[in-house]
Amino acid sequence: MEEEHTIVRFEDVWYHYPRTKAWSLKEITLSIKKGEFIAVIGENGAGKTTFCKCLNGIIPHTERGLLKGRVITSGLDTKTAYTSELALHVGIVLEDPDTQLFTTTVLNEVAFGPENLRQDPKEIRETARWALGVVGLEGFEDRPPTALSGGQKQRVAIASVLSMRPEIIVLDEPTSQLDPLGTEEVFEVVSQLRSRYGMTIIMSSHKMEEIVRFADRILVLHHGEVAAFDTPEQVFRNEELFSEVQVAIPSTVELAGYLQKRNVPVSLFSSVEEGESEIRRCLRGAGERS
Ligand SMILES: Nc1ncnc2c1ncn2[C@@H]1O[C@H](COP(=O)(O)OP(=O)(O)OP(=O)(O)O)[C@@H](O)[C@H]1O
Repeated sequence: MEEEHTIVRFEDVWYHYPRTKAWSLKEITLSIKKGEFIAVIGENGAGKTTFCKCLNGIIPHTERGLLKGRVITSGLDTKTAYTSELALHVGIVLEDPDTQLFTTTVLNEVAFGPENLRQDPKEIRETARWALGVVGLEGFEDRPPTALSGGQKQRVAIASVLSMRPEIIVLDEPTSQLDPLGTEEVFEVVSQLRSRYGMTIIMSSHKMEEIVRFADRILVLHHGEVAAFDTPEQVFRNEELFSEVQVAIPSTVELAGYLQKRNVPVSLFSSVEEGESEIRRCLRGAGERS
């Protein structure tokens, strides 16, 4: 049954880049279910980008190091499938939107992928407009991508990937160059792809406050190995893990943990608003008991 819903499977995956001997990924075995929002976290050099590159075949087809084990995405073995075939199932959005945008208008940008697949022009335009609508950029069709804000550019990059209608979207630190508003825009859009369109999202990020709000499960990488792979509640409960992997715990989560230790029956809250209503609920409970 579990097998039926699995969309990504790593089977004892090890990888090292060419001309190095150190493994950047070690012993990775895990499954991701269709429709999950997975956040990938870890300190600098933990292996997040390398993990992302394994999902659409950049590793081993473009980065030709040594890949041991198997990565299966949408039923395709990334070692044997063509990258063009993988691109139909897995779309990837990178850290810097400027490296991904290269045409003169937003519409051309989003239509570029399907045009390369030689789809019917009318269908391409419809899909491109749909994708722009999904990321909240209808009306931006004729604008040059260079004139957009960082958050808007990253949404165009997401729409370009969406226009290929993939089942899995991989985002490698897509908000690291964005201000808080741009970060919020990207997380909101990505979260809707999951909730409204059932897409599987795999996103590496250092933005803990957002991750804890949006992710279903968090994959913690440490020196290329899986240090934890669980719900935010379980992962952030493990203080020992966080002192080892040197990743900051969001302040809202820290506060929830602090209250829990003092026997205040709050559940993990991931935003200030959630925290406020949790604390109000506890205060009401305490009032009713006294
Ligand atoms: N092209 C490369 N050639 C050789 N080694 C590499 C290459 N790219 C990454 N590495 C090494 O692989 C390991 C994992 O790097 P990776 O970029 O996947 O980490 P990361 O978690 O994404 O880090 P960051 O948060 O800094 O982006 C690091 O030790 C890094 O030095």
